[in-house]
Amino acid sequence: MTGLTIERVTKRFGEHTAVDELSLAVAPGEFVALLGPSGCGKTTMLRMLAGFEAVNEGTLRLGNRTLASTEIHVPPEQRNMAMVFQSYALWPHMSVADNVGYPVKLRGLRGAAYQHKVQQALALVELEAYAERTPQALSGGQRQRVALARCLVSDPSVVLLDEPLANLDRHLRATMEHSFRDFHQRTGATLVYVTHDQSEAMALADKIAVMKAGKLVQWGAPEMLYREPRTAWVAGFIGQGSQLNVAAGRPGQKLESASLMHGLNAMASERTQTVLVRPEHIRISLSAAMADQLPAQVESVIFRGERYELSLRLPSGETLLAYHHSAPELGSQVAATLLQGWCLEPDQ
Ligand SMILES: Nc1ncnc2c1ncn2[C@@H]1O[C@H](COP(=O)(O)OP(=O)(O)OP(=O)(O)O)[C@@H](O)[C@H]1O
Repeated sequence: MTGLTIERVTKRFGEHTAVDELSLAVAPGEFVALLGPSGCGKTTMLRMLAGFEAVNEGTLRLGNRTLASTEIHVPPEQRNMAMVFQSYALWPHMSVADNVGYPVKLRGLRGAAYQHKVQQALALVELEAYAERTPQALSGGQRQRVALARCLVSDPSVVLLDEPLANLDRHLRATMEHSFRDFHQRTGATLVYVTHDQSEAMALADKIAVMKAGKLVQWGAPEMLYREPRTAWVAGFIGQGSQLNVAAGRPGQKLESASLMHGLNAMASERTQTVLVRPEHIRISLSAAMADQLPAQVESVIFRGERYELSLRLPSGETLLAYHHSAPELGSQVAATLLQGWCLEPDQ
């Protein structure tokens, strides 16, 4: 297994900078997601890793080997990487087994060695029983697993995945998330996975690179990004929560209940720090607010099965998102206790 190093990589299309001095070190065997809104440069970064695009500046390395720089461009077929596309790109006239075996057949593998490779790849995605079917006779999720098996058959060091679940319905996506995690555990391959879906990235990846306008805004484990988002923008993009102005703390600091509540009660002109409060850190009681609680008016109530999601209006005019086990009446007053908050950097 080999690690992947991206060092100050820039890609321009004419005047437009699609990827802007991006640096990342992906450890061998790590499952990494490139996450960001549409147009932030995720696919362009993936295509540079695959070798379909040249870099304008910076360096890409696989282990000690330089794959791309201003002077070097190793062609895609010599990078020992495989890419899985959103569209699967399977051949409709070939059987599942022939689709999977195609890359190694191209390299001249035949006979028992060929059969063994194909069987092994199909076993990794649990599709041995479907070897003789054509792709049309498979579900969307099964087709995506064929595409995965086809990329694994050539033992790549790195597997690149471009929104591989985008064409699947919600239920199938959830099933496929398990397949991807399984697949990663069984193969130990280094995976780079592009998605604009934060919940998918959180469910799958060991580490997430959050991108905005071609730049890396934060890089870390899903739990870390959720608990300690760096900027207001990352906090808004990952998970749910409310951003409130308080007179306490500084960016990168966690506020405990007492200082958070104190800071929220200060004068508006002093409340200059933006704080993220996650809904699971709010307790709601349906009685009048005590001194250490915030009075709030219920503006909306949504039933989410396991709980109700409340949108509350604070005296400051700010909105607070909270969960509760029962549904308070619309327009009623409740009392909110904020258990903790996380201080954010403003966006540039
Ligand atoms: N071949 C190209 N020529 C010109 N501009 C391009 C080219 N490829 C991408 N771009 C531009 O670069 C920017 C980044 O595109 P990219 O496809 O990498 O974004 P993305 O984050 O993958 O978006 P999406 O989630 O919508 O696929 C966009 O503004 C896009 O229009």
